[in-house]
Amino acid sequence: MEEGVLEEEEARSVGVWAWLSLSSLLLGLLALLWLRFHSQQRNRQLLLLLPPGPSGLPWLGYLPWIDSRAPYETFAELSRRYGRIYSLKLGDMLAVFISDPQLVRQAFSRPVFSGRAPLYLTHGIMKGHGLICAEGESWREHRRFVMNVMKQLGMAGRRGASVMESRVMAGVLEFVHCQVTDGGVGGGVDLVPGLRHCIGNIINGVVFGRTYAADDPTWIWLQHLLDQGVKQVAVAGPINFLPVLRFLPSYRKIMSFILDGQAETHRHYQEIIDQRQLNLSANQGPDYTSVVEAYLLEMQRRQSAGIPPETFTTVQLHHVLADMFGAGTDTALTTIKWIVLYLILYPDVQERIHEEIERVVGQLDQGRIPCYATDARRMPWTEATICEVQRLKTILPLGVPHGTLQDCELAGYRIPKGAMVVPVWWAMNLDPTLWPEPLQFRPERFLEEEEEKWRVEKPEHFLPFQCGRRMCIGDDLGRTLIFLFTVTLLQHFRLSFPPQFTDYSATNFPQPDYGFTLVPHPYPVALHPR
Ligand code: HEM
Repeated sequence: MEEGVLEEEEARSVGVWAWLSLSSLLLGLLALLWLRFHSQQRNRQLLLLLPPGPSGLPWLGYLPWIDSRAPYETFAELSRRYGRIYSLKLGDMLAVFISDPQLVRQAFSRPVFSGRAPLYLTHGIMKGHGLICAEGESWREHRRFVMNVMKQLGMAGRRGASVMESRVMAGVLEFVHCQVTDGGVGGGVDLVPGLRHCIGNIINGVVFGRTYAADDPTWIWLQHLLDQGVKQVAVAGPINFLPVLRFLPSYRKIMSFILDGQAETHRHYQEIIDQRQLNLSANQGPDYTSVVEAYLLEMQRRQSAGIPPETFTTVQLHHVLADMFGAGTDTALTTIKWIVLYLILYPDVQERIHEEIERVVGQLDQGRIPCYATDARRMPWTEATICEVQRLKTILPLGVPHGTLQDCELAGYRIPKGAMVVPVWWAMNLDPTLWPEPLQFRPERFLEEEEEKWRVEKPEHFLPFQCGRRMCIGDDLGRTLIFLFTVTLLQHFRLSFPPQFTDYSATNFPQPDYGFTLVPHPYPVALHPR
C-alpha cells in the first residue's frame, strides 16, 4: 500500500518536472524567437534609407530656403517634387513631411508617432508640460482626463441643452447683439474684436468657469497676449531649430515677451484657481462646470486615495488651462474670419445658407435660436460651406507636427527617434487627385444628392482636426461654435464689403498672415439687417 503511494508520488513529481522543463524550453524558445525577430527588425530598420529630400547646409539644414512668410508653400512645393514622404534637416533636427492622408492616418495611429518634436519652444520653454507639448504617461493621463471632462460638459443636462452648448449660444448672442447696438449696420465694421471677446469668453467659461466684461483690463491684456503671442511664436520659429539664436538681441526681446507673458498668465490663473477652490469647498459637491473645477476635484480625489501627485500638479494645471484657452480660441476665431470672408465673396452661397436658415430655424422675428445638435444635419449647405472653407483655407497648413518616440519604419523608410513629423495639409487639401479643381470654392463637393435632398458627405481625407492618437480634443466644441456663429450671424444680417472696399475679390487675395495659424488679411464688413 505504502509502496503504491510512493510510486504514485514519484510518478507525479516526474510529471511535474517534465512539465516544468517542457514549459521552460518553450518559453526559452519563444524568448529566442522574440529576440531574433526584434534584432531582425532593428537590423532591417538600420538598413533602410531615410525618406528622400533636398540637402541643406551644415548646421542650418534647409532653413535658408524656406519662405519665411509662407513656409507651407515651400513644403507643399517640395511635396510635389519628392512625393508623398520626404525628409530634410532643419538645423540639427530631421523633419519628415507627409502629403498623403492615408499615410498620415497610418503614422498618427501608431504609438511611436504620438510624441511631439523636440522644438525649443515646446521642450525648452514649455518643458513638455500641459497637453499639447506633453508626451508619455503624463500626456496619456491628462488627455484621457480632459476628454472625459469635455464629454461630461457636452452632454445634455436635465434642462435640455448641455452646459457647453448653452455657453456657446450665450457668447454668440452677445456677439450679434453687440453688432446691432454698436451701430455697425450698413457701414463697415471690424468684426474681429467682438468675435475675439465672445469666442474667448466661451472658452473661458468652459475652461475657467468664468467670463470677463469686454472692458476688463485683465481680459484686454490676456487677449493682447494671445494675439501677439501667436505672432511672436511664429517670428521666433528659427529658435526651435537653432536655440542659440535666443542670445541675439532681436530674439532676446521676443523670448522675454513670451516668458514674462507666461509667468504673468500663470499668476492670474492661480487667482482663478484659488477662487474656484473656495467655491468648491463651499458647495461640497462632486459636480463641476469647468475644466479647472474638474481638475481640482481630481487632485483632491487622488490625495484622499493616497495616489502620489506625480502628474496632477498645480504646474500641470496652469499649462493645461493655457493650452485649452490658446488652442480653442485662436483656431475657432481664425476659422470664422475665413468663413465670413467667403460668404461675402460668394453671395450666392450666402443666400443658399439663408434659405436653409429660414426653412429650418426660421426668421428672426419667429424668435428661435439655432441648435447644433438638432439643426446641423438638416442644413447641409451650411455644413458643406464650413467644410469647404476649412479645406481651401486650411488654418493649420502644416498641421500640428508630431515627433517619433523610437526609431521606426514608415512607407519603407527609416524614421529615427526624435524626428519631427509634419502633415502637409496645404498640399493634401489642394491636391487635384483628391479634390478636382482644388482652387475653386465649391461647397457642393461635400454634398451628395439623394431623393432630391442634399446630404453632407465628408471624404476620409478631410481631416481639419487631424487624426489618430493626438487628434484635437475640442473638435465637438469647435464645430458647435463655428456652426452657431455662422448661422446666427446670417440669421440677423446679410453680409457684404462696404462699397469703397476693393482689396478682395474672388480671384484676387492679399497674402494671408501666417503665425501659428493662417489668418486672412483684415477686412471690414457691412452688416445689413435681415
Ligand atoms: C476650428 C477649431 C479647431 C481646429 C481646426 C483644431 C485643430 C487641431 C489640430 C489639427 C490639432 C493637432 C492634433 C494632433 O496633434 O494630431 C489640435 C489639437 C488640440 N486641440 Fe484643437 N482645434 C480646434 C478647436 C479646439 C478647441 C475648441 C479646443 C479646446 C477648447 C481644442 C483643444 C486642443 C488640444 C488640447 C489639442 C492637443 C491634443 C493633444 O496634443 O493630445 N481645439 N487641434
